Amino acid sequence: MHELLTPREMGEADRLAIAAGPYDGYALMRNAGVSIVGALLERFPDAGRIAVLCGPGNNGGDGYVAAKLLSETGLAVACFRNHAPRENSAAFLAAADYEGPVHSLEDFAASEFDLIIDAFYGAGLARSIEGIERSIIDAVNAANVPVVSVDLPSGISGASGATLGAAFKAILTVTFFRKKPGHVLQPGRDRCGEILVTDIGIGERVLDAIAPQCFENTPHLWHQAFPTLSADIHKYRRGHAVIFSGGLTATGATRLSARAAARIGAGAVTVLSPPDALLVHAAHLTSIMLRRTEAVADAVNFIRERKVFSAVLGPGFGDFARIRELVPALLDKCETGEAFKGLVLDADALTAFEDDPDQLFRAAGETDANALVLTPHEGEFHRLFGTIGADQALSKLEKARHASKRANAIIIYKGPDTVIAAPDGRAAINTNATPLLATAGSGDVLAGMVSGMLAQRMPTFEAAAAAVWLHADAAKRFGPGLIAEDLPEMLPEVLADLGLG
Ligand SMILES: NC(=O)C1=CN([C@@H]2O[C@H](COP(=O)(O)OP(=O)(O)OC[C@H]3O[C@@H](n4cnc5c(N)ncnc54)[C@H](O)[C@@H]3O)[C@@H](O)[C@H]2O)[C@@H](O)CC1
Ligand SMILES: Nc1ncnc2c1ncn2[C@@H]1O[C@H](COP(=O)(O)OP(=O)(O)O)[C@@H](O)[C@H]1O
Ligand SMILES: [K+]
Repeated sequence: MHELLTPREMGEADRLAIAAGPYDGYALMRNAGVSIVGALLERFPDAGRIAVLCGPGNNGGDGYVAAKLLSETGLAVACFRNHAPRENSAAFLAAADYEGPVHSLEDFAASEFDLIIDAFYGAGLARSIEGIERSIIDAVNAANVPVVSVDLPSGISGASGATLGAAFKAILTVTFFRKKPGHVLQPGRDRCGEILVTDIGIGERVLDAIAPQCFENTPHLWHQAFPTLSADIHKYRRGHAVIFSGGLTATGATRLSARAAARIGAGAVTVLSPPDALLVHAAHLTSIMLRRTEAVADAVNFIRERKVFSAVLGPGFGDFARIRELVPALLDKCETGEAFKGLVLDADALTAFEDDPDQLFRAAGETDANALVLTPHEGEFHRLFGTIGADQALSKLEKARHASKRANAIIIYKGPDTVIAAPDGRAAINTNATPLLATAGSGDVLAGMVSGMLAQRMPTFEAAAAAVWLHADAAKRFGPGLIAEDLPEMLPEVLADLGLG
């Protein structure tokens, strides 16, 4: 159930299901109507007066089916519309079968109803909502009458989650077969309220032909790929990660990453520190090892000699010139058949390439696409991928995908709706985050978690997706008062509950 279907793919699912039988388009619509009414009666048993706002397409068709069923239960239902459905369409049949009152949109007043069913537009929304429909959406949102949206809150793009003109703020959204990206990307997600995915008779087998490439980030996506421990494992075979430290005044970020890498299961973690920061680290680190490194060659040699498999570079690092030297040297090691295979660049390691991102992309272009993970937040994304970031026509999902191809790297485009994208086209959208994560250092923890999983040989896309989900779960479990230090300490509980590690 974690596949996300674009509106185009959903249309394809619809066509394939109808071709396979036994349901035709109107039968699927009736099933959709039944699922809407079932959900609605369960949640709003006291709603006496219900308005159904019907658009011209099949979304409106679902609305007529729901109106018919509700009126059959004796409830006071009225449909409002300005455009009748196209003749001979499934929606046309649904409108004909509904025998209750149909009014013009001009006669609609939100205050006269206990509940509103929004069936203006769903997957077929193709342009900005204007005119009377827009005025109604604004008035309903202001009136605070509960809205149940059919498929998607009208005005939300199913492909991108963007608001086109105006969008309902629903209390419940009933969608069919699978969620769409618009249900999980912001602002769409906030507009949906509770999301109920219902079975309307479309068989799972249609997915074989559609082969969706975008997923909601749930443990199903990466559970199987999570590292397991054999009885005879030893710490270096389990996985050795290094975290590059910056100078004296910014060492905390390094330790947050290191602690997270260790807690997620790396067998050994070493902080590579410049001389001036050694004493500070030495005073704080216990199980995590510490190594003095000065020249780029020191780090590269250590990585080779001590069978290091992954590294985090960037948090609290500060020295941009050194980063620009280190990154090509480290990526080169990813390619030379040595153990090292995973470089995570965060924070300063992203900003260091702000003036010449192509320098990073050239180095990454020569390595395996699974060797590099970039973890930009909004600001860092714009610094590295200016043109892609500024393209208003692209959704966050598309931006992450373009960036991933551009950089030949796995991208974790962070935020409330973090998108993880791989150059092969796979993408995952995260939905379990909490605003509690907006606390200094939480990104450093995330970078450390990714490297800790890479150290254990977890495939890169799955490691990135798992880190994002587990990080958010840790934050939610801790709850209010969370600071970044708490995140690694919650991981044992998170892992144990999933049976991982
Ligand atoms: N795909 C499926 O498997 C199923 C889909 N169903 C319903 O069908 C819906 C999709 O139906 P449609 O493809 O007919 O799409 P919609 O009903 O969402 O809208 C299509 C119509 O709206 C017009 N339109 C789009 N944006 C507009 C705007 N901003 N202002 C004015 N007019 C606009 C289009 O020209 C078209 O006439 C889904 O959202 C769902 O509710 C259900 O009936 C069950 C099965
Ligand atoms: N409002 C929010 N809702 C959910 N997650 C958030 C929110 N704000 C930030 N986060 C998450 O918190 C982390 C912050 O990372 P980052 O901005 O790099 O912080 P820092 O540099 O302080 O470590 C990311 O994983 C991001 O997705
Ligand atoms: K709708």
